[in-house]
Amino acid sequence: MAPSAAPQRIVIENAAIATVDAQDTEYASGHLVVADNRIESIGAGPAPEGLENVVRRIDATGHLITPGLVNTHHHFYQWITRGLATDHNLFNWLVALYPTWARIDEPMVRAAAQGSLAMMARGGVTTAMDHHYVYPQGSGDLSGAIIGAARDMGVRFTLARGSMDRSEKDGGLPPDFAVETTEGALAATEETVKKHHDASFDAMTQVAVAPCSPFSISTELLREGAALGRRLGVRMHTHGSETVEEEKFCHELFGMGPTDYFESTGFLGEDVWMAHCVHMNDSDIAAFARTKTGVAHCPSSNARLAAGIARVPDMLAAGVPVGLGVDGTASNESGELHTELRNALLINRLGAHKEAALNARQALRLGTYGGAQVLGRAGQIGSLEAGKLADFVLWKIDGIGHSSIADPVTAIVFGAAAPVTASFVNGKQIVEANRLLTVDEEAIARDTRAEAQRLARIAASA
Ligand SMILES: Nc1nc2[nH]c(O)nc2c(=O)[nH]1
Repeated sequence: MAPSAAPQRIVIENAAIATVDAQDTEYASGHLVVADNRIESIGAGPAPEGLENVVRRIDATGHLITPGLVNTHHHFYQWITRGLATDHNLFNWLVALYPTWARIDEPMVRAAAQGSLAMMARGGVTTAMDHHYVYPQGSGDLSGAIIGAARDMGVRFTLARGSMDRSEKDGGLPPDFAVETTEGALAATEETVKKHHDASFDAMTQVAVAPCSPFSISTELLREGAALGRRLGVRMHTHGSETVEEEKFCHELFGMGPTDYFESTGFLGEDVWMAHCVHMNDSDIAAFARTKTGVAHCPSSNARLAAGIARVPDMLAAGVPVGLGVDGTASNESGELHTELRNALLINRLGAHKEAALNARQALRLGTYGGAQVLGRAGQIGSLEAGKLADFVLWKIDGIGHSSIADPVTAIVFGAAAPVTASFVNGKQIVEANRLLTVDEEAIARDTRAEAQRLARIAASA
């Protein structure tokens, strides 16, 4: 949306503000002025006087304004297979669920995308991503359904067009009927980028090239995927170094660990971000720092699947860009990102750095600016600065859950999940009092339940 000749302004005043800019500038009581889809001004005290075309004024007393949360790893389709294989590690969990996932179709994927997006958006996510890697033959336009769901909800979105081509017959983990051919996956990925990727400053939809994981893709798909992403000028994404089993798999098949394997195929770089990165030694972290490869840290999923604790403090110290991920909701049933700020902080304190691992402001940065960095959008979103896109959240901090905590950032990170009074994406409000304004939440709840039941029936009779 190009700024119009006479911009329409929204003026918000009397809020605590955490900008998450490079200096971590905060205001105890400040203003935010939105002009069309951009932040026009932000600062201490009331908004400048004499502003024209003010269409709305918000008194944000009792609120903290932060940048909108940015989710960097998810698998939306898993919304309709939550609560299954609850006591499994990654490989056993995947083997248990692949046969069901291989039966998804377009209506199921649309409903699951709506459920996943709704759960995140009502909790302050303004930019979402979906790593979708299961494309059963004849299942319809799954990418189109996912992108349509994000567009309808009004959330900024990256589709990571995933793929799998290494099945059991080639030494991989997925069953033979769950994968695509290498050529088919590459062609479909290119088509999706050409059809849907928007490279503009205020893009609402972007597409990344995203082969799934070392044990579900061929070396050719990884190498050609990296080449395709660079030829098309889009980002690349995959899973890496998630578990000890994956590490063993890579050593046995490729004679090296996951990070060296990814580097040997061209799948490290400032245009790549990788989910999990739990089992990284010093040299792996140095390789990520040298190449500026990003990390999607998924603390709840890593705990749910007993994968381990990623070395986030070491990554940050080395200069690795790190964002947060919900991960698919078959391995993180809550489906929320705002609670991942707290979980990232707490889980990392169980790691080697203990109480010095992460503080509240670092956790907020992971969920905002860090996420924008790994999605390649730090110039446009992730911090509240004049000229950036108007993606932000008003967290209510004067209620029972937070009012007795003096510091607003501590309140929303250490405290209970804070209520979202309002959430704006691209200058448009999409959430009011924790309710989505753009879609019917009850209809989504009904549809996702019906599609989960339909999938379970189909899988049981297969
Ligand atoms: N946490 C997850 N890890 C994965 N690896 C892989 O190949 N698929 C998955 C997944 O769905 N979740």
